[in-house]
Amino acid sequence: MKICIFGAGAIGGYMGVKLAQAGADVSLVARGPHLAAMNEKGLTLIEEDKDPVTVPVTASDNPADLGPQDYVIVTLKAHSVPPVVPKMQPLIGDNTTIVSGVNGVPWWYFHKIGTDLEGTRLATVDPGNAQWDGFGPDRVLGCVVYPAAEVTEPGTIKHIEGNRFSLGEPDGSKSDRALALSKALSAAGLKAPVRPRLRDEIWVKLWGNLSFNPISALTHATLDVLCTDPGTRAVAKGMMLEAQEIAEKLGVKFPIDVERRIDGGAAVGAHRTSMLQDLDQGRPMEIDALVGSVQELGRVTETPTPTIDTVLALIQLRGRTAGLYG
Ligand SMILES: NC(=O)C1=CN([C@@H]2O[C@H](COP(=O)(O)OP(=O)(O)OC[C@H]3O[C@@H](n4cnc5c(N)ncnc54)[C@H](OP(=O)(O)O)[C@@H]3O)[C@@H](O)[C@H]2O)C=CC1
Ligand SMILES: CC(C)(CO)C(=O)C(=O)O
Repeated sequence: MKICIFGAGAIGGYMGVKLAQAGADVSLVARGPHLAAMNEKGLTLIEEDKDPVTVPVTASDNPADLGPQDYVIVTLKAHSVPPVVPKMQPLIGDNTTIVSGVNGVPWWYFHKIGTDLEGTRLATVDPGNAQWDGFGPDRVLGCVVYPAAEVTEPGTIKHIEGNRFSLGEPDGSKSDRALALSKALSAAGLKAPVRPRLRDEIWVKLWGNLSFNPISALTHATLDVLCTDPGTRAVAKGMMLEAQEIAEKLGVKFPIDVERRIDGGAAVGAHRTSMLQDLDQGRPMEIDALVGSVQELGRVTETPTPTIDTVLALIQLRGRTAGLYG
C-alpha cells in the first residue's frame, strides 16, 4: 500500500514518522527548509516521555517524483489545498483515495449526504470547485484530526497530545478502503476508527475551532482564559449555538452540549490556538474553513448567524490589517 502525505508539516510529519517507523511505504510532500532538513538528516519526532526518534524518509516537493498512490493524505492548511490540486495530479491513479485531514467544514460535505442538498458546493473551502472537479468527490475519505503537534524547527516535529485520526466515508459505509487505511494507521500505533457518522465528529471539533480560534486570535487569550472569562465564554457559546442550529438542520446529532464542549476547551489549559499561533508567526489563518464556512452553511440552511457574522467580520479585518488574509 503506497501512502503519500501531502503537506508533511506538524500533523503530516507526525503521521509520517509513525508510518515510516512501522515499515509502511510512505512518502512525504513538503517544501523549503523543512524539506531540505528531512532529506539531509531524516525526520525527527519528539514525544513526551520518549527518546526523540529520527527516521529516514522519502520526501520531495515534486509529486511527479513519487507517482500514483493508493492513498494521498492531505494535511495542508485548508487554504493551501485548492491552489495545489493541479500539482497533485501525478499522485492520482485510477484507484487513489484522497484522505482529507484538514480542519473545518470539508469541501466534500454534501457528497453522498443523502438529502436534497446532495452535491452542494462550498465556495469558502473550495473556491472555483478546485477540489470537487480536480479530485472528484468519489475519491474522498473523510478524516477528523485530533492530535496536536508542531514543527519546532525544520525537520523536527513535536507531538503534544492525542493520536486519533477518525476516518469516515461520506456515505457512512465501512468500505474496504477505509478499513485498509485504518489497519495501516493502527499498525503504526495511531487510533483510526472508521466512523459511520463522521459529520457528527466534524461538528463537535468544529464547534471549538469556529469559536475558540478567532476569539483567541482577536484577544490573544489562551483557551483556559477565553473559555472561563464570562464575556468571551458567552461569545463562544453564542457562536456554537448558532452552529448547532445549522448542523441539526443538516441532520447532525451532538453527543454533548455546548457548556460541556466549552468546559473541555478550558480543561486543555493555557493553549494558544493554531489561529493565534498563525497570526503571531505571520502565517495565513484558516478563517474561511473554520468560520466563513459555517456562515456559508447558515446561508444554505437559512439560519441567522449574528454572532458568527460579527466575529467573522472582526477576524477577517484583523487578518487583512496583518496582511495575512484576503
Ligand atoms: N497542528 C495541529 O496541532 C493540528 C492541526 N490540525 C489541522 O491539520 C491541518 C494541517 O495543520 P498543520 O500540520 O498544523 O500545518 P503545517 O503548516 O504544520 O503543515 C503543512 C505543511 O505543508 C507545507 N506546504 C504548504 N503548501 C505546500 C506546497 N504547495 N507544497 C509542499 N508543501 C506545502 C507547509 O510548508 P510551509 O510551512 O512552507 O507553508 C507545511 O510544512 C490544518 O487544517 C490544521 O488545522 C488539526 C488538529 C491539530
Ligand atoms: C482550539 C483547539 C485546541 C480545539 O478547538 C484547536 O484545534 C486549535 O488550536 O486549532
